[in-house]
Amino acid sequence: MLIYSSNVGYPRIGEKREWKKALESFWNGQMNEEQFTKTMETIRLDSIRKQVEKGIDLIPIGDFSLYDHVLDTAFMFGYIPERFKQIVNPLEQYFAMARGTNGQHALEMTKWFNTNYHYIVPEIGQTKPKLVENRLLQEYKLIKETFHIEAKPVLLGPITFLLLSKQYDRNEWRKHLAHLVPVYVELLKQLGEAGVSFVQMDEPILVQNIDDDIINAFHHVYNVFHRDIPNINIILQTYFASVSHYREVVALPVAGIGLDFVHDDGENMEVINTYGFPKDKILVAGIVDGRNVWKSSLVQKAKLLHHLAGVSEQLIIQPSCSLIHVPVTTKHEHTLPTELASTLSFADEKLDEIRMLTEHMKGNVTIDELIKYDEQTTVYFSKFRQSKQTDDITTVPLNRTSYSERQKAQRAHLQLPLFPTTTIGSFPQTSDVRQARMKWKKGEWNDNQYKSFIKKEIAKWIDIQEQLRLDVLVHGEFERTDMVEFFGEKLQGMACTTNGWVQSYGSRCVRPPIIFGDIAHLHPMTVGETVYAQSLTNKPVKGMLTGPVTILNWSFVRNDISRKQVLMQLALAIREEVLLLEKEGIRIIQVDEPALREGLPLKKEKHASYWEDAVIAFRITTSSVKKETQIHTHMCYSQFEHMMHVIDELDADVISIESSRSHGELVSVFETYEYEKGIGLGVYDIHSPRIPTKEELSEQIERALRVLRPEQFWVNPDCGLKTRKEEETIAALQVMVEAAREYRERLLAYGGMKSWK
Ligand SMILES: Nc1nc2c(c(=O)[nH]1)N[C@@H](CNc1ccc(C(=O)N[C@@H](CCC(=O)N[C@@H](CCC(=O)N[C@@H](CCC(=O)O)C(=O)O)C(=O)O)C(=O)O)cc1)CN2
Ligand code: MET
Ligand SMILES: [Zn+2]
Repeated sequence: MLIYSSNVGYPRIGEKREWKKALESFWNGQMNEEQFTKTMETIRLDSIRKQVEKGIDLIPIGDFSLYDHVLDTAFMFGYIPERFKQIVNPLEQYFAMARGTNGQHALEMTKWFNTNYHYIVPEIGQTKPKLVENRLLQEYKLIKETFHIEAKPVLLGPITFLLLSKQYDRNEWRKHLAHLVPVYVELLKQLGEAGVSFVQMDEPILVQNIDDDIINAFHHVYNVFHRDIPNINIILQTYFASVSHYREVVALPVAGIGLDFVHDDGENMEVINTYGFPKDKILVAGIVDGRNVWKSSLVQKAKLLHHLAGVSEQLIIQPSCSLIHVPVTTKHEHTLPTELASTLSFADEKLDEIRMLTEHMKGNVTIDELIKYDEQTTVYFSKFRQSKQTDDITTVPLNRTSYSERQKAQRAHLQLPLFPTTTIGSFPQTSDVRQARMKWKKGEWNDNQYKSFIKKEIAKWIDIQEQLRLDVLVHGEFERTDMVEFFGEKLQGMACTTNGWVQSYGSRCVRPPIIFGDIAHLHPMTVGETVYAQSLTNKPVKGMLTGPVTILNWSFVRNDISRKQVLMQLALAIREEVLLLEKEGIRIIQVDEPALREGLPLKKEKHASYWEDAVIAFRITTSSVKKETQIHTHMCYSQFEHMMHVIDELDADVISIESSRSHGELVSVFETYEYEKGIGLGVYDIHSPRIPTKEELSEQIERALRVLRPEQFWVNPDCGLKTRKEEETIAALQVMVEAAREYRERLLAYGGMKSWK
């Protein structure tokens, strides 16, 4: 029996975010290219060394990236959009594509399947791909020289790559594929000649609902690979859900099939039990959860592996997906309660679990040792995992009075002008703000010092907003590190790490909180800052909360009760905060749900029940307020075509959505969907430092007004402004308010709005 341990991908960011710091220093000009390249190589080699020391047999290479692995793939095959062609320095060109420059807009960025990781969307255009540089080959050789090991190159497969790309006619995708396949062959041939034995080809598109055309393409492409590069063992890797078209996929002429046995809802095992697994192939079993942070039950995992060992003679044991979705190591966590800390397993600890399970399967680790490992964890789990299900959601209202009633009441109550202007919530998190927080966390500042600093920031920005003549103001979220982490710190049943960083996009990272026990609202979380801000102005200040679905999707969640149960607990807790804000006189409350779409299951059959739970959770959170109280919600990065009914069912009075980068598409959504409630279509992109011109903004407004009624339309940026600089923010908002006011006046002069008053 063949048994190997393996890894799918390792975090790039370094134990203490050395990677992020190097990138930002390089971009700021504090580090030159040579220093930068050297630092990055050290980080890369350190992570390989760690995996070597942990005794992993198949260590991935090519998973490391200076920004994103999809961008790397595009870059390696020469998919360089025309606008970047005149940049001669490759590194500069690479970062220009990722981040844009003064003159050239960046490539689009979007969510990687159902994760909070964002990839760069390649632009195919008319490019004929070529192998610009075989980075994998260089890396393979370097690793072989340095560590005397045979590493496993990882490549994004051609079919997933093309289907995730844009700017080509989907009807012609097979033509583009035909161009790409020989380039992959060339790359793989070079690897084969250098002695590479295993290559991991990631084709996660195989877990989505795919049509026959795509399945046929898989047959074609992998047959070509088999014919032209017979000496390389290709592992066809899937993750995040069960593989669709199981029988066709396992029949492909590859050496191994990588399946996710954690996030598959048991479906991969089911099809294996029904249809068997081909005798001549390696079963590459993803069994340790690559997307959550709990220690595995090794006994259960071993049981699963023994079962699989009866199905296939050749077994590779690995995490369920790349470990970029979990933090690097638990070893720098010193502030978590011991009981909790003892149940956690981040990337490094997961590799230890993989090694132990592999040794067990080889007969070198006894079941008793696994039992011992599990028993320790169980003891700790028992300290915080009793679920008391005290709250009954059936008594909570899910419906408000009709929208037209609410609309009338809110108009009287709020007295807002036509095209009200507002922002999404956060204002710049300057290094002053972050440093103040650091001083407070380190104990250099006491609570009062920090609180009065935050108050000063709030007052400053209320003043700025008044001067800008915005209509609905916000307090600015200066007290928050992150919109989810902030609530994680305050709710019962959640804990925050000090160093549990995970890459979100580029150099930006988040520390997802850990939901370990029953959630409860302990004390007011946002009332102080919001009420203070409201005390400084007569204009309405919008309360700002993160919604239950987003807290769930952007946290690591306990797995002893269902996600739905956790979701409802969160909904009840945030509902309490909504009611507190209302009681304190806050007239508008925004409940952000930017992760609503991203949490959608990858299989269509599962959409309806996800949407149902999400809508109920949002309604639990927001339906208990008076009709005068205006509920807002916000979403970003979404494709709304197939979810307008959901947005409608949330029943928020006003929704703000990102749209400046995809305006045409959104407008067409509203051409076919009759939406009656308030809506703010983001009029400028907040990811760029560029100040928009009034003409651009007017154009955005005008386009939106072709499909929306003036009295439902709000004017706001695409998303929060926390990553922008102060000057940029003020300048951009000034243009935005002017554009809105101009439109307002024009419309009123035209006399079209009499009925509205
Ligand atoms: N959870 C989540 N997911 C999300 C989003 C989101 O807002 N939250 N938005 C989208 C992604 N957008 C994002 C936008 C910005 C950042 C971001 O700015 N992250 C910061 C970290 C934010 C943070 O928590 N900062 C800490 C500071 C931690 C720190 O770096 N401290 C420094 C010192 C402070 C300094 O001088 O900067 C240190 O320890 O060395 C704080 O505010 O307190 C970063 O990577 O830099 C992340 C995601 C989608 N997914
Ligand atoms: C990722 S959505 C962000 C919403 C939040 N209120 C902010 O402005 O930052
Ligand atoms: Zn947003």
